[in-house]
Amino acid sequence: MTDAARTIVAQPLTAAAFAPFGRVIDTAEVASRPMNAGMARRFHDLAEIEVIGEGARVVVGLVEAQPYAVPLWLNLVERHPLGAQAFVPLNAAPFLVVVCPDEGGKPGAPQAFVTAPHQGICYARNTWHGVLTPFGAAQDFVVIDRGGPGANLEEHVFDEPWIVHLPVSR
Ligand SMILES: NC(=O)N[C@@H](O)C(=O)O
Ligand code: NI
Repeated sequence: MTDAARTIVAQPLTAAAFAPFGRVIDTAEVASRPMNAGMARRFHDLAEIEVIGEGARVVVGLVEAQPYAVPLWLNLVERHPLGAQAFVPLNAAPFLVVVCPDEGGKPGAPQAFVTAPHQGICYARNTWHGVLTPFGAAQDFVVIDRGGPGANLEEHVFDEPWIVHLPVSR
């Protein structure tokens, strides 16, 4: 198969397009509700961190991520069978999100998205995804996912890489 057949173009991230794979973490997705006597407003239940298995915990971490070159050569995707995984950027910049449907236990063709500068994402448990992929500059994130014992990482290396381009209009 030629490179052309393995080339995809990332699309702007939308909740609808991402719905089969997880949730978009964005204040635009839910109505806010007042809290602290109106001194703050909360955008509630933007995503759920499902965790399963003995001793499973939901944990919060911080990530300092280096940028990847674009177009991205996607050789590997992974999934977490025991828990969901959310990434929320601490600085307003887009990042690349790549997900794949599951086809009999293996990833199908990737779908790539570019987030809006403030958006985060939550991969549903056991969803094939590329690793966290900032581009253009280093980027810091909050990560919320599963802690605890058990094998929570499954990786798949593609026979041929996929080449992921940013949308032309960027
Ligand atoms: N390993 C880790 O915490 N991150 C990956 O799961 C990822 O999705 O980037
Ligand atoms: Ni992951």
